[in-house]
Amino acid sequence: MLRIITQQADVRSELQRICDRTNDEQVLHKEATVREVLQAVKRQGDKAVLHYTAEFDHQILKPEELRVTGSEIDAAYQQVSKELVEAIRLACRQIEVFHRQRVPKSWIHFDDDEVVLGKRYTPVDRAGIYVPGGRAAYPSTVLMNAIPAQVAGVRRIIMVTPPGASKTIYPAVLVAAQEVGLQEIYRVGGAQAIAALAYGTKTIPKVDVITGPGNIYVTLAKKLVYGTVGIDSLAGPSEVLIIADETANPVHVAADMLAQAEHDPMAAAILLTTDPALAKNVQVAVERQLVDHPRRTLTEKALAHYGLIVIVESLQAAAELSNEFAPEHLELEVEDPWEKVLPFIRHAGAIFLGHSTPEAVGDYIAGPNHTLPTSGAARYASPLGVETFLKHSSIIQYSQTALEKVAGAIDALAAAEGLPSHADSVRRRVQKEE
Ligand SMILES: NC(=O)c1ccc[n+]([C@@H]2O[C@H](COP(=O)([O-])OP(=O)(O)OC[C@H]3O[C@@H](n4cnc5c(N)ncnc54)[C@H](O)[C@@H]3O)[C@@H](O)[C@H]2O)c1
Ligand SMILES: N[C@H](CO)Cc1c[nH]c[nH+]1
Ligand SMILES: [Zn+2]
Repeated sequence: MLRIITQQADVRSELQRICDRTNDEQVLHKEATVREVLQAVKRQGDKAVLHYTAEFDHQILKPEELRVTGSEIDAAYQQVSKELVEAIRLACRQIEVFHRQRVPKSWIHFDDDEVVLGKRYTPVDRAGIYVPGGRAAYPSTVLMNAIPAQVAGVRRIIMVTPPGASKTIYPAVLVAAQEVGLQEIYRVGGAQAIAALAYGTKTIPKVDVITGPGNIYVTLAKKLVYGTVGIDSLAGPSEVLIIADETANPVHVAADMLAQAEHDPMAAAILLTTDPALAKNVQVAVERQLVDHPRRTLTEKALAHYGLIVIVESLQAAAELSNEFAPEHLELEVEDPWEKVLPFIRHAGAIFLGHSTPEAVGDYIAGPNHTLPTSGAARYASPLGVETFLKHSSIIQYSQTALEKVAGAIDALAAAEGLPSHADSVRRRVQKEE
């Protein structure tokens, strides 16, 4: 049963425990496994990829089976409904429209002093996108990762996703990939997929940036390869934090908590409410909705470990606790969320306002990205976006006159740093020849 506690001293430590669940001691042995996988793939390439695919995904593949073929993609269309294809197309349009808004643009500034300064944005050459597939199919994640990469202008996008029974990939995932025009898809998941993208193998190309969500193994692997490649953020096991007052519908709040808990046994679902009656009613509604739930065992496990209802003194207190947690998804199920809560929120991956904005609308259709920082990473990280696939170079040009004006300052700074050649490189340009 989902626990209810009242706001008191240990609420903070309990929320901290849930927030830190991907860093706790039990996770350390998983990190050891992930390090081993990364090292093995780095040294042995495809051989290690196939070995760990057999061990963790229970699929025996030959190297030539790693790449998904065009005929498999064609066959996938026969296995999905027309409604799903239409839904994927609608999602594509909405995601593209959102991600085309305010794409970072290069700029150049010409100063009076004949100084030219600017920023020049360029996309990475190759992006690797991870589409999870262990416990659910994620066609929506294909779109959420591929579309911003395409808008950024990435030339080569390599998708990886784990093989399921009989080596197959979920048809919906393949259809989504085809709808956005992805050409290179490999059936590999978990840490071995991240390693292959980070280091490259004979079959799977090395990329410059790896994006996409995943379970604890995927997330730890992304954390460990950061530096060898870029990553989006630590988009690990899902979480939702709901701030609700007496105007919230307990059945809806319960459904939204289950919608995140059903992702993963490490998913988190938290309700902070000012209304004790709502707390009790949500607890009861969760129990009821779990009765016939097809993913009951997994969802109950998540709620037992990382589910919590807290009765808080005020909405402002709820906002403070939420800021400390920095949730992936924050729902404001309150009257007038724009006035009463939003101004106090500082850290959250995505914020859903009002009673008719369930988090699932953001997962699939609204347009903003659903690949979001988890486990407190929203304190410093942002949702996946076009900028994830872009980097910028600074542009600097000085005229002779402009260089002469700053030569003295450079001289002083270089002397302070004990770097004479720095000073010299300027002095030689500005000194008048005798
Ligand atoms: N934060 C976000 O933006 C976001 C978005 C969507 C989904 N998610 C999360 O993505 C995750 C998807 O997880 P999933 O499990 O369904 O798929 P997944 O593809 O992330 O993980 C499956 C892979 O994990 C590896 N694995 C499983 N057990 C292992 C073990 N014991 N040792 C080593 N490797 C092992 C396997 O190789 C397998 O291919 C969920 O946690 C979900 O909450 C997060
Ligand atoms: N809620 C997930 C992010 O934590 C995204 C998702 C995809 N499909 C369903 N949900
Ligand atoms: Zn979801």
